[in-house]
Amino acid sequence: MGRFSKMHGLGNDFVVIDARGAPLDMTEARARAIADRHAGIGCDQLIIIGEAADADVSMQIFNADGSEVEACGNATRCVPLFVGRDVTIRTKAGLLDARLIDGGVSVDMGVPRFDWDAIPLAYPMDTLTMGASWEDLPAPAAVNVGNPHVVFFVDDLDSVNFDRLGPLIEHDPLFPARVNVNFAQVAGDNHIRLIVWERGAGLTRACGTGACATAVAAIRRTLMRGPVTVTLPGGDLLIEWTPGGHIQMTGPATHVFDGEADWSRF
Ligand SMILES: N[C@@H](CCC[C@H](N)C(=O)O)C(=O)O
Repeated sequence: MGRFSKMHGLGNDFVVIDARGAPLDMTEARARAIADRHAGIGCDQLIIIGEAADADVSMQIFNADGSEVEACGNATRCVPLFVGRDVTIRTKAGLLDARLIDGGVSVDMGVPRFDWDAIPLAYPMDTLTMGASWEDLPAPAAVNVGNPHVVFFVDDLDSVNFDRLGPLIEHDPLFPARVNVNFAQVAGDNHIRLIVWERGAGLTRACGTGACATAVAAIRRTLMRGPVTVTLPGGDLLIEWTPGGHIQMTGPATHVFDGEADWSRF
């Protein structure tokens, strides 16, 4: 039997497994089975905490469709809560620093990348105002914050058909690694409303890396100066960034319950 914790960041939920001292061989099929909300435990992302040579812990991230990915902002905020102290975390996207603060967790999410091949895109293109469109959505920005994001700034978020446009854009051949799709509306000074269609997970209650990518895109487009409050369906995140610098993400993390499961059944 293996132990796990159910956790979430603003309703973006995780099964978190402690594999320190007992490495777990995770396959795409097994991750998908654990994440299944009907036949498994159910989550948006499966998180495996392991040992690291150059950090306090390592973090592996699997989307609900079983794909292993580089970054997850909301899960990163859960790690210090899971471990019980401030931690450095080795991820596929780099080394992250997560600190417990009053009422939540603050994470240095590293430096965003904007080169077309770092997103990655299939061919060269300006990533601040992309020369690409899908139906009546305005030209998006593309940002890599460890994982790939495309950001649309729309006038009326409530009129967007997320269920149709999200998967269409996620799987567009312009994005060879697929993409997380952010639909954003400027809601006031340094305030954005955001809905995210996540690569490999679909619509979620919140996406931490999506909030980072969207705030960075808004600042690059001089729509605001920041710090930026990003309001997602699950609640608010505070994103701080100045051009050339690291992104700081601050928000809540929640432990729901601990459980046990027989991983060989999945
Ligand atoms: N929920 C996450 C992002 C998880 C990974 C993403 N779906 C991807 O495929 O890159 C977050 O809070 O950042």
